[in-house]
Amino acid sequence: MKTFDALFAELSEKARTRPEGSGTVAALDAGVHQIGKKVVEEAAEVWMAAEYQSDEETAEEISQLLYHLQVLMLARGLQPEDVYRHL
Ligand SMILES: N=c1c2ncn([C@@H]3O[C@H](COP(=O)(O)OP(=O)(O)OP(=O)(O)O)[C@@H](O)[C@H]3O)c2ncn1[C@@H]1O[C@H](COP(=O)(O)O)[C@@H](O)[C@H]1O
Repeated sequence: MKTFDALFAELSEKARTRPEGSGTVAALDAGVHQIGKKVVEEAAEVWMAAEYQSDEETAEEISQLLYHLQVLMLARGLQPEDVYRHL
């Protein structure tokens, strides 16, 4: 099972090596504005799932929000520790 830190390490490697077909690379190339819109969209989907859908669907939407937040972190050059220190 993948953890937050394991996904972040994987995405960091994708950003570094820029493999063909990577959605992460495409998102990073699209920039902070587009990534931010995706974060907002996924956050709304989390909200809707939590109100009207199953636990499984809600968990899946949360995973997608975490993914897009990590892409935003990469776009801004932030490490997990930069976030953790505020928790
Ligand atoms: N965990 C994720 C992940 N979660 C969400 N997403 C993206 O978020 C989208 C989900 O959003 P929606 O449900 O709104 O689907 P959608 O509206 O059809 O999406 P779009 O049309 O906006 O792309 C997916 O299509 C993916 O593009 C993810 N993309 C990648 N990962 C993981 O990230 C890693 C690297 O992925 P690549 O960079 O693509 O190789 C891999 O381990 C992947 O499993």
